[in-house]
Amino acid sequence: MSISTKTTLPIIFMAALLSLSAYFIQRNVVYPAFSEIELNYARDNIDRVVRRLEGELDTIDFTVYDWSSWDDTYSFMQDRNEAYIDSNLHPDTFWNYGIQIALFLDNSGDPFWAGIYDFNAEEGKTDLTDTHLDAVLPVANAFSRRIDLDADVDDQKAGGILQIGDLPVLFSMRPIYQSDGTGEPRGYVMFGQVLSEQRIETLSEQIVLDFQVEPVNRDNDSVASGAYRIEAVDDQTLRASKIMMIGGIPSLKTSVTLPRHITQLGSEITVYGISLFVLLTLFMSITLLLLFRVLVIRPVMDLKQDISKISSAMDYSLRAQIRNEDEIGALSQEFNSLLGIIESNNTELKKLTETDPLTGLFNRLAMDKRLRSAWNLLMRTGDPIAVMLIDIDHFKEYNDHYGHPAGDECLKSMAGILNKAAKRETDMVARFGGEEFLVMLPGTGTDAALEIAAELKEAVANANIEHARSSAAPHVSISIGVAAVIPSHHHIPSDLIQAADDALYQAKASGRNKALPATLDP
Ligand SMILES: Nc1nc2c(ncn2[C@@H]2O[C@H](COP(=O)(O)OP(=O)(O)OP(=O)(O)O)[C@@H](O)[C@H]2O)c(=O)[nH]1
Repeated sequence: MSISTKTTLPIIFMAALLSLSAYFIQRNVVYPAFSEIELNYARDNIDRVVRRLEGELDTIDFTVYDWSSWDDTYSFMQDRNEAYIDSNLHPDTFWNYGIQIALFLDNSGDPFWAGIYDFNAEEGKTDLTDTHLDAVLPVANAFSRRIDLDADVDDQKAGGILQIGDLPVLFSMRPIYQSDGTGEPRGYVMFGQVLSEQRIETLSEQIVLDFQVEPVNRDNDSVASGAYRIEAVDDQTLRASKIMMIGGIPSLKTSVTLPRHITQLGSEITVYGISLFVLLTLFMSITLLLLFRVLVIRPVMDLKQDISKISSAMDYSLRAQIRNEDEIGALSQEFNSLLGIIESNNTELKKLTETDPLTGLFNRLAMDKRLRSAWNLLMRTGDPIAVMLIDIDHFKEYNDHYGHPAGDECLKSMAGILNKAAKRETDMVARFGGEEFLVMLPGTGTDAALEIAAELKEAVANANIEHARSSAAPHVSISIGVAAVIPSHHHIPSDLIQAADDALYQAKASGRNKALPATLDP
């Protein structure tokens, strides 16, 4: 498996894992948090409704308290004086208070004075006392009996909801005392406010929240406490309701319909959040993969290509390109250093295989190679090539007389002299055998080669290396066989050497210390 695949798979796996985690976090943490906020929002709103109705009840109770502790009322409950009725118990008075039911009961719970009005009737203010009193009385009686007359005067009250037709009525009642709170109570005063549609609308406007009220249905409603009931109507709306408790009695069901914009927002945030996260993860994964490709894979492949080129060309003078200043650049540099070592080792090795260690001249192997390539080249140009085969005269005697190390020194001196004689760049001097040397002169014919041979002989003589055992000269001397030819398919390079060797043999045989040309058919 390639590095690319090995890294791509984990990155894709991690991206998928991250996306899944984001999905679960959004779904199980973020979205439920929005739902919780929505529930709190619903509870707060329904509480606002209940608080507003409680405030309304407090206002009614305050009015009741005012009237029940008024000395005139106290007197009225004894003498039923008309002046009180004329000046106070007028429909307009109750209209001003926003009260539709006013009921004065005597101590035994019988109606002493009653007024039930419909202020919104089409025909104007309508007195409904005769038709509705019977419906109100039992409730008023029942509540009056709940008032604890032994309690503190301020706490002697009852309140709740009664019904006229379909309409709930919010009411409060208190026993009637003298203004200083002394004396026996003289009956009860009860005021009630009909929670008509108009009234609910007004209250809704005040708290800027539409709400509805309905009597408590003891069969269907949870009436155990002021518990909230919140249910989703659909995706868009939520219905929250709560039973309003008055004096510990479940009295009125209040409800509001709310838009579900919080969970909608949560849902949108969840969708956007997940999408954004998935997109980001995708973008990050692709960026990582691209970066990895650009920073690692491609440079590695480029380096591999360089290495392949160098190894197939077997040219260790080539170098890998340094493309990056990073780890892969360092690796390329290390590889180049290795190539440098291989190259210098190769050069050394080549030198060793082509050089004679004693004289530093080319050896026979190198000479053969160069002679062949010069031969091939000159075959095309038609120029001649000459070789000189050189042998030191009586070298065995020299060795025997002066010793082997002196013989070595003599060979080195000879090599120096021959090197100087080979002036052209294409000339080549090689150690051909023990005390035999070969000089290759491309582009040189027999005459010129013989001139060079004569110069060589003279240079050796001028070196004047003593050789007491030589019969050819008092100093070290050389014999030379010279052969030259224009390379063609009629000969091979070894023919030329053989001809020079024959000429050398002739030189030796005819007294040594001379250069003789060979005869070689063109
Ligand atoms: N010191 C030394 N002597 C060498 C070396 N290589 C060959 N020789 C000697 O060169 C001598 C060659 O002797 P011969 O082949 O008989 O030739 P020669 O004595 O020169 O006689 P002619 O060639 O007939 O004049 C031998 O004694 C070899 O031992 C070398 O590397 N160093």
